Amino acid sequence: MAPELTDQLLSNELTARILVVDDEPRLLDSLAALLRDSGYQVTEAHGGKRACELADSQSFDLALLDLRMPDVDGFDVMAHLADVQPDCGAIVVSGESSFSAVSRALRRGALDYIRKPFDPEELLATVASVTNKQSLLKAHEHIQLRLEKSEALHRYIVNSSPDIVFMLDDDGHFCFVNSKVESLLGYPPSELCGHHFRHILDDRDVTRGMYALNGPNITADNPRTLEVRLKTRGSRRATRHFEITAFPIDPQTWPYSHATQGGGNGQTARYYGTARDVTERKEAEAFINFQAYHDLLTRLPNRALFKDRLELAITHARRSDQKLAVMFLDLDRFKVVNDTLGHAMGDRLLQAVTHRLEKCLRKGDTLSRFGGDEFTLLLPSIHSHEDARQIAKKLINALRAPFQLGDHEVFVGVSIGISIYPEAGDSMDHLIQNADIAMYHVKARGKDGYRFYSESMSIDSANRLNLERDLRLALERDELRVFYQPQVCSTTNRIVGLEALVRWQHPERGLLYPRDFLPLAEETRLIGQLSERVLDQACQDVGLWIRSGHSDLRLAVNLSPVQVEHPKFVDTLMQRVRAHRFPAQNLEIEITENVIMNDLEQISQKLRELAALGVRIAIDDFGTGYSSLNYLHRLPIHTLKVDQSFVKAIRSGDDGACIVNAIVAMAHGLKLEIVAEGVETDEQLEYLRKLGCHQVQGFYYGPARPAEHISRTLAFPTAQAASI
Ligand SMILES: Nc1nc2c(ncn2[C@@H]2O[C@@H]3COP(=O)(O)O[C@H]4[C@@H](O)[C@H](n5cnc6c(=O)[nH]c(N)nc65)O[C@@H]4COP(=O)(O)O[C@H]3[C@H]2O)c(=O)[nH]1
Repeated sequence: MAPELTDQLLSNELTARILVVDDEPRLLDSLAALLRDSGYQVTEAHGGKRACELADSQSFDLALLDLRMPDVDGFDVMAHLADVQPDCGAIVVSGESSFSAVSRALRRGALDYIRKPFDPEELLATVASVTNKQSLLKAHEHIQLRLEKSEALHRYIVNSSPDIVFMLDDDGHFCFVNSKVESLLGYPPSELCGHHFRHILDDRDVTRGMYALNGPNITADNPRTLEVRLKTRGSRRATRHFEITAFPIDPQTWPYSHATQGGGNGQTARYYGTARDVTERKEAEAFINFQAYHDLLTRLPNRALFKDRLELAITHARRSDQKLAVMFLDLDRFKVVNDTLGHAMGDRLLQAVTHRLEKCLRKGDTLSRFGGDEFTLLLPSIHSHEDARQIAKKLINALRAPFQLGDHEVFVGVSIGISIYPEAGDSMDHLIQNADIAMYHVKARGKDGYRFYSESMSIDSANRLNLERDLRLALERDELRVFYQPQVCSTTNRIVGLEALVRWQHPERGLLYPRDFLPLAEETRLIGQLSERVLDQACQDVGLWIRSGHSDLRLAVNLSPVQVEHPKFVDTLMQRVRAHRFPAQNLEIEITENVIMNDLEQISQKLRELAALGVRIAIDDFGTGYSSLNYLHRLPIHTLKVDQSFVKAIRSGDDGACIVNAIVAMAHGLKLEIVAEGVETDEQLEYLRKLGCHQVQGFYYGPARPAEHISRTLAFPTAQAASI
């Protein structure tokens, strides 16, 4: 027995409070004296009634009772004590020795029976034995209570832990699991005990989970920590993320591992641990991660993720000697929608555009929102330019149908610049930058189309700044020149028109061509001033020739989309024409189909105004852009200019030649004039002549030349091949 328990028992024995009850005063006194002398605390009750009164007001450990008493007898006192002090034991000290009296007393709860006259030693021995037994019982009850409390406390702590607490046997079967498992995953602990922990592991994490437990080096100092998904049961039917920490159970420090309580399956527990629900943290992490690499409006990868994927794709393409394409997409007319219908509509439009673009792509392609209305597209491992061309056409077509935004039907287009690895650059930045440059060239040529990057498009940023400064200076110092390329009637060899083409006489770099500076002029909006200069000069030069006898001579001028889209375009153009007293009917403006389609409504109104004033309208590069036969008969168009590429195809005899046939036939049908551009050979000229295309322009008759040269040529009635 534990030493503290013995001490407690001893003190209990010595200080036991005893109630002595007898109706005979002499006997009462001697009994009380005997017990007091032995160290007990004694209270005397003369008769049963007094004993009951004392029992109501004081506590006793033991009562020594006479049975036969006149008023209230010993049995009644015992009954009363059982009511008011159930822990108080009773020993009967009585002259009554019949079997029935003794057995009745014992049945009523008496712990022992001493017959009068008693032997003092025997009495003291009986009292000592009973009080000792009582103390033992009390101590036992006390310990039992403490154990129950302690067990309840630990159970409470384990069950109210925010984490799942578990024990597993050697094979991974649950020996114990706290009730948290039910609130978090929906399994009652009793159902899990005996089952393998794999039972609640998400299928995707089974291998990892199994290895973690069976893997080496799991010790108390080096617990196993891993994150896994656990299956939930019941209404939630989902997986949740848990961080599990498992320790081995050391039999030295916890020898009861074979007897796990509270749902244990009787197996020896070998591991214990906790599983913490980290789903919210995981979801927050996933969201932050998503946000860091995606655009929240369209849910597309953002610039950072795009660059990351492109970097990887370049490495892969380099290793496997393959091509890849980067496209830079910029929406046309998005700004108009955003400014007129508001940002909410603008956002909806971007989402709808994303949806349509995504439908054109394959699984490995990456479409990203680069910012604003700009998107980038990565096509890894393409075989040829043709693959990229097909996709670009598909994307352009996908956006062609109108978008329904509430009550509004809006049209947007897309300008696409394409750079192909490795030709257009072998680094991520170069490929993106060059696709951007190519896209800009599409914009400058009237938007809504695609172009592949070529080296001639590129001007590095230092050069760009210099060039921009030089271009401003060029305007101040009057370095721009207007050259004229004749448009000749192939049957009479007469010059019927002159196309004004700008040149820049750069003080250091010599004569520059439009491709070297026009995109920059468009970008910096210097194009407005530049065009004014060209128009002024051309009206002056050609006006002079008209007045000097070439009254039918036509002046063809190119207009940039920036000019045409300007609200005051018609007024500005006509002011300059009038300022030079240039006859409006001798002026032909050249615009591309894409410029018209950008804003069919507005542009056709402007063209109608100009046509009403006598100005002629030509469609430049016909057949290369957004050909919609529908607009041709609705607009005041006078001339179609067949693009050089189709004329070139005459020589090679490929499909382009058929296109020339079709365009010429169509122009005749619509009663439009037709000018073929880029005629260089006899063969082309002959072919066109036979087709009935009589107006031609090209190196066959000569390139664009300065005004002085044209003046001399005009002095001759007819132009000679290559002599202009
Ligand atoms: N290979 C070949 N090329 C030929 C032949 N015949 C003419 N060309 C070239 O083809 C281009 C025809 O002009 P465009 O298609 O309107 O294309 C023009 C036009 O869109 C634009 N441009 C030129 N001047 C102006 C201007 O003053 N204002 C605006 N907005 N654009 C202009 O720049 C473009 C390029 O002009 P240029 O370099 O002068 O190039 C000119 C001309 O020099 C030929 O037989 N073979």
